[in-house]
Amino acid sequence: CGMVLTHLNVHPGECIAVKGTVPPDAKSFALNMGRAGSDLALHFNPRFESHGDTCIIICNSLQGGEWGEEQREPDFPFQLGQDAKICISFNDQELTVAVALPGEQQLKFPNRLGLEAIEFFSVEGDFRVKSIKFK
Ligand SMILES: CCCO[C@@H]1O[C@H](CO)[C@@H](O[C@@H]2O[C@H](CO)[C@H](O)[C@H](OCc3cn(Cc4cccc(C#CCN)c4)nn3)[C@H]2O)[C@H](O)[C@H]1NC(C)=O
Repeated sequence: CGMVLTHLNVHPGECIAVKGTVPPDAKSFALNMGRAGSDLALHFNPRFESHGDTCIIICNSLQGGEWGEEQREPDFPFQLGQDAKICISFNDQELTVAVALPGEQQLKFPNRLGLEAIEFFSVEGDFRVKSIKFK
């Protein structure tokens, strides 16, 4: 039900810079990127309190509607009620998510799909997007 961007044609070396705010009562949000909604190279899902998880980032891929193996990252830079700045880039090996606010953290996830361009980008759940820049 959140924002969906398509036909983006983002290539390796470029980045998607998302700025926004985490509501004070946030439970979970997700940034999804790949070829389409059912073909995601990365589902980046910070969980404040959701699915029995507390303050952990879940990363996964979705291929033909099937989830891959989760990568669970306990280093959790997000804070309720705070702004966040997230830059996503990728190459043939991996996707990189750099969280520049709050704190500084980089998270890598394997490019399981062999994605050559990010066409699809969506934001779901408890994250209020203020700006998206393509650099
Ligand atoms: C222990 C045995 C069982 O293991 C569990 O099995 C579950 C089902 O597979 C996994 O959970 C799935 O995990 C997948 C990643 O892998 C996905 O996140 C998927 O969600 C897709 C999805 C996306 N959206 C939209 C959206 C997104 C974010 C915010 C909101 C909101 C809001 C207003 N507060 C809405 N809705 N559903 C989730 O359901 C658990 O992690 C996993 N847990 C462990 C420990 O392993």
